Amino acid sequence: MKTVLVSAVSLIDPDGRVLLAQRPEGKSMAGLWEFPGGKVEPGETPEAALIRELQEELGIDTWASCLAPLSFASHSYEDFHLLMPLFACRKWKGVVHPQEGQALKWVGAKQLRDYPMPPADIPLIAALQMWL
Ligand SMILES: Nc1nc2c([nH]c(=O)n2[C@@H]2O[C@H](COP(=O)(O)OP(=O)(O)OP(=O)(O)O)[C@@H](O)[C@H]2O)c(=O)[nH]1
Ligand SMILES: [Mg+2]
Repeated sequence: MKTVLVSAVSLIDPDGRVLLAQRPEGKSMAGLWEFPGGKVEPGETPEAALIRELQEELGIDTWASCLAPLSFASHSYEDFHLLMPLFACRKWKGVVHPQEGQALKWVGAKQLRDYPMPPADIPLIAALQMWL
């Protein structure tokens, strides 16, 4: 089975809330809440992929030096194996604004379990709650 590398980030605001994005209709796992990010392209570092995805999806700029390793997900879906580093980021430039019509929500640590997430993300919640 193919291992797919996806880079994801937990953006953390000054109140310690985390940004979740809802997967749009028509995509796989539509309606579930996920961390912003996406597939790492050939020749790209996970950090560079995230900087690109944050511009594309949220219209903000950040820097590799502001991305701290938090945890990772390793999960077999039906048709691929997902390997997904999760970074934490508290510093960016610009205002978060959905660029692709996706719903966004700033969520407090205790509320994270109220948002249905992809199965790969479930083990990340405890790690993130400890981190916040
Ligand atoms: N960005 C992101 N992707 C995740 C998370 N959890 C998780 O299983 N994934 C999966 O990782 C894969 C890559 O994400 P992506 O954001 O680049 O994929 P995509 O929207 O282009 O979807 P696509 O596979 O339909 O083209 C997707 O299959 C997505 O469901 C998460 O928390 N954030
Ligand atoms: Mg994406």
